[in-house]
Amino acid sequence: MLTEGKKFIIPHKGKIKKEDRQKLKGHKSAILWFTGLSGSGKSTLAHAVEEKLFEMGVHTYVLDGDNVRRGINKDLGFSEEDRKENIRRIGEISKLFVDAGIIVLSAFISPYRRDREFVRNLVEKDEFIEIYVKCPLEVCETRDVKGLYKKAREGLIKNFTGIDDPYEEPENPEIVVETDKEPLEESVEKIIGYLRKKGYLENL
Ligand SMILES: Nc1ncnc2c1ncn2[C@@H]1O[C@H](COP(=O)(O)OS(=O)(=O)O)[C@@H](OP(=O)(O)O)[C@H]1O
Ligand SMILES: Nc1ncnc2c1ncn2[C@@H]1O[C@H](COP(=O)(O)OP(=O)(O)O)[C@@H](O)[C@H]1O
Repeated sequence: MLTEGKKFIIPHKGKIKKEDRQKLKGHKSAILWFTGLSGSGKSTLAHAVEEKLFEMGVHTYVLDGDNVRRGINKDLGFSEEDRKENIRRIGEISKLFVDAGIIVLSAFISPYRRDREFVRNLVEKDEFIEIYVKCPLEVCETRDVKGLYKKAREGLIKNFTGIDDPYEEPENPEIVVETDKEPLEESVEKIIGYLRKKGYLENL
């Protein structure tokens, strides 16, 4: 059995540690976890923050539906179980990025609180920064970037988050951005400001 084999997996302790990689890069590594409804602005914001960090010399990577759901998670759909497995795998991948010394920006609806908490608990306390990309359903639906809300309303897509599937709002996110109220640049500055204030970028 696959699980039985686990007891014979003995990790090799390499000499180079996460802290060494962070020192080489001149900044800490962490997960910036963007959660929110479809169309709330997760991808737009994650890429805008990445651009800003990149200009500052920070080593970054964006994980989102485009590079995860078409690849490693292409076997998963949108049932509660599949979403849980989607987030679990993304959490584990994000953790590897942190170990590599990178600031990883993970942008997924991640509608269930317990799945987000699972990822939070995979890494050290200050390595998980939850960013609630807050935007009313009506606004997301009006934006309808991919035309999926229309399809969901017509019943062509089932279990669509916000329509006939739940979204559990974060209770204590580190950062909240309100994309229907503030311009993109303001949300970007809020996130960069948080990273500066908390010392993630102190050696740059
Ligand atoms: N049923 C259903 N519910 C929600 N979203 C759906 C669904 N079917 C397809 N899509 C498209 O898939 C994107 C969400 O994928 P995620 O991996 O972020 O979802 S989850 O975290 O596992 O809930 C989401 O992309 P974003 O708009 O970027 O959020 C949608 O375009
Ligand atoms: N302040 C803002 N922040 C982010 N996106 C915004 C903002 N205002 C308007 N938008 C628009 O909202 C849409 C969000 O789409 P997207 O980033 O794909 O959302 P998500 O990844 O959450 O599905 C984009 O068309 C973007 O231009």
